[in-house]
Formats: sequence, C-alpha cells, structure tokens
Amino acid sequence: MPVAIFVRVTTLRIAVPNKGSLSVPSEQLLTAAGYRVHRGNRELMIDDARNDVQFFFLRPRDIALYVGSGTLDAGLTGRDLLLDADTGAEEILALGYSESTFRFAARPGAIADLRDLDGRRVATSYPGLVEKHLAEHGVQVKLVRLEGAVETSVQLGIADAVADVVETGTSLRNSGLAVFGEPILKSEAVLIRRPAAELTEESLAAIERLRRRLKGVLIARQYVMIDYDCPVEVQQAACALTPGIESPTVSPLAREGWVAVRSLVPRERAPFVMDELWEVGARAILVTPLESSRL
Ligand SMILES: Nc1ncnc2c1ncn2[C@@H]1O[C@H](COP(=O)(O)OP(=O)(O)OP(=O)(O)O)[C@@H](O)[C@H]1O
Ligand SMILES: O=P(O)(O)OC[C@H]1O[C@H](OP(=O)(O)OP(=O)(O)O)[C@H](O)[C@@H]1O
Ligand SMILES: [Mg+2]
Repeated sequence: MPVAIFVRVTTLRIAVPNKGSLSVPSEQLLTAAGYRVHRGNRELMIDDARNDVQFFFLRPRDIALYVGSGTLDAGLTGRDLLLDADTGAEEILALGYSESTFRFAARPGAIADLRDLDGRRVATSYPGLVEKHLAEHGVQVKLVRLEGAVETSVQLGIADAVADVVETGTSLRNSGLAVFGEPILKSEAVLIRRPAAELTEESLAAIERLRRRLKGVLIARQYVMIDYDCPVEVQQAACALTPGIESPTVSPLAREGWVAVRSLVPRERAPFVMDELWEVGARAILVTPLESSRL
C-alpha cells in the first residue's frame, strides 16, 4: 500500500553560520527578529513553520556557495567570505557585527608595497579574494592556501607575507608581523540572497520581509526613544537637537504653553542630547530602549 509522506514546502530556506564568530550574533539577531532559530540539540536544520522558513546550519565558508547555486534562498555570512567564494550570491543588508578588515602583512620593513609582493609566497585562507585583488593590480605571487592560523606561516618559513582577517591586530603582533598597503576590504556580517532574477515573486517578497525585519532590529539597537516636555518658546531649539529620522512628534500638554516631544536619537548620542535638552529648558526627559522597529 503506498504511504503518503507529507513534506512541507517552505517559501524560504535560509543558511545560518553553525560556528565561529558569526554564529552567536546571527542567532541573536534572527531571534530578535521573531524567528525560531535556537538549536537546543545541535540540529542541522530547524523548521520555523510559523514564519514559513527553514534554517540550515552550515559552515560560514560554505554559505555563499549554497546561496549562489540556488540551493538555498538567503543566508548570513561574512562579506569577505561572500567575495572569496564569488558565487553570484548578492549582499542585500550589512549586519554590523563580525567587523574586520582584510589586509596584507609581513615582517616589519620586509615588504612595503603591493608591487614588492611580485614573485613572493603569500599565505591566505581567502585565495579567491586575494587572487582577484592582485590580478587587478597586475601582481603575480605564489599563493599558499591555509585553513587558518595564517599569521604563523611566515615564522614557520612557508610564506613571505600573509593576507588575512584583522580585527584588533593582536594575532599579527603576536606573530611579529605588520600590515602594509591599503586594506583589501572592510568586512562585516551580511545578509545575502540568490540573484534576484532566479527568484519567484513570492520568494523575493519573503526575502524582503526578512530583510526588513533584520533592519528593524538593527535600527532598534542603534536608536533610543527620547520623550521630554518643554515650553513652546524653546520647542524649535529642542526639536533641532532631536530631529529624529523623519520628524519629531509634538503634542500639546494640559499645562498651558508647554508641549511634549517624542523622537528617536542615536543610542550613543543620548546622554549628550539629554544634557543639551536640559540646557535649553526641556524637563521630564525620558529615554527608553526600542525592541524592534519598521521604518
Ligand atoms: N577576530 C575576528 N574579529 C572579527 N571578525 C572575525 C574575526 N575572525 C573572523 N572574523 C570574521 O568572521 C567571519 C567568519 O570567519 P570564520 O569562518 O573564519 O570564522 P571564525 O570566527 O574565524 O571561526 P573559525 O576560525 O573557528 O572557523 C568572517 O567574515 C571573518 O571576517
Ligand atoms: O586581529 P585579531 O583581533 O587578532 O583577529 C584576527 C584573527 O582572528 C581570526 O582568527 P581565529 O581565531 O578565528 O583563527 P583562524 O585564523 O584559525 O581562523 C582571524 O583569522 C585572524 O587570525
Ligand atoms: Mg577564523
């Protein structure tokens, strides 16, 4: 007797980093955006039926491959990994974490300029990115491909220079290396999707919804809501300090000659804006964090 197997067809299949520095902040961001993405038991896939999304937990380095080939619709990865894989997947939103630069480094004084690399051995885990950059500058090197701990390769004598991720610079310093030349790239976590031409209208709309949700959380993290009361005479000066993203909301107060103002201010500016508002005569100044937004 034939057995009917019910397979749910999801609108969106999304790749999420399963380890490394992208993994925890990616899960936190998706959770804050209302997705069920927490892996209680090292699951390889989570079916978030309520949002009509399936999440696949993959190595960060492989994510651009899955998305570029159309196996998955969207994913979270690093810009450097996306460009290294060069699969046709498109960056559609910068996510603001796992920030780094990608740079050349060598023993101090050994190599000063990109052109000095000609004919030398360069170690990297990002061969695609490095080859493309060097080709654009007409420089030919012997690439040494490594999985990680790239900085150690010069000390161990298998390379003359490295091209690697730099954040604080501690790894380079500990290996007795110094950067040279211009940064190859500024990287951070990014949301990527299949080339738009390959997506159905329904999938495109679902990815746009995902993008808007993630952006809403990022904006909520960057801004706080500020509320204050002020005399009508200083309203203009106060509003100039809190212009908001579009325009502040001004409402009349029961107290004659006073208004209440509500606006968004960048989180790190909030204490300074509060001081300045007080100086112009605003009172009852309150700051509240945002959980999410849709602007
Ligand atoms: N120290 C770091 N600071 C900021 N971003 C980093 C750092 N190391 C790696 N990244 C970024 O994290 C992303 C993922 O890189 P990768 O897969 O190498 O993860 P990882 O955090 O280095 O973990 P692992 O080395 O265990 O694989 C890349 O976009 C890379 O630029
Ligand atoms: O400038 P820093 O703050 O030192 O950070 C940069 C280092 O961090 C990452 O290394 P990771 O620990 O992931 O090891 P890996 O090189 O083996 O990936 C990256 O590959 C660099 O080596
Ligand atoms: Mg690493």
